[in-house]
Amino acid sequence: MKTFDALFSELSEKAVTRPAGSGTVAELDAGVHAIGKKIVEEAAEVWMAAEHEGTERTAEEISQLLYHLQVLMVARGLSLEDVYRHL
Ligand SMILES: N=c1c2ncn([C@@H]3O[C@H](COP(=O)(O)OP(=O)(O)OP(=O)(O)O)[C@@H](O)[C@H]3O)c2ncn1[C@@H]1O[C@H](COP(=O)(O)O)[C@@H](O)[C@H]1O
Repeated sequence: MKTFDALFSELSEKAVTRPAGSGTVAELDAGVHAIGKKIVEEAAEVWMAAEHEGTERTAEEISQLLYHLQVLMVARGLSLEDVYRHL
């Protein structure tokens, strides 16, 4: 099962190697403004799922929110440690 750290390593590598067909590369190219909008959209979907759609849908939406947060971290050059030291 993929972990938060493993996904971040994968996304960081894709940002460098830029494989064809990568949604992450496309999102990075779209820029921080577009990624930010995606985060807000996914956060709303997490909220709605938690209130109305059950455990599995909520978990799925949370995974998507975490993904887009990681893309923003990569876009801004943040490391996991930069975030973890605030936890
Ligand atoms: N975990 C994710 C992940 N979660 C969400 N998403 C993307 O985030 C978007 C959210 O989907 P929605 O259900 O909100 O659908 P949507 O709003 O219609 O999506 P769009 O029209 O905006 O694309 C989709 O485009 C998904 O592709 C993800 N894209 C990729 N990953 C993982 O990231 C890694 C790298 O992926 P690639 O860069 O695509 O190779 C792989 O391990 C993937 O499994």
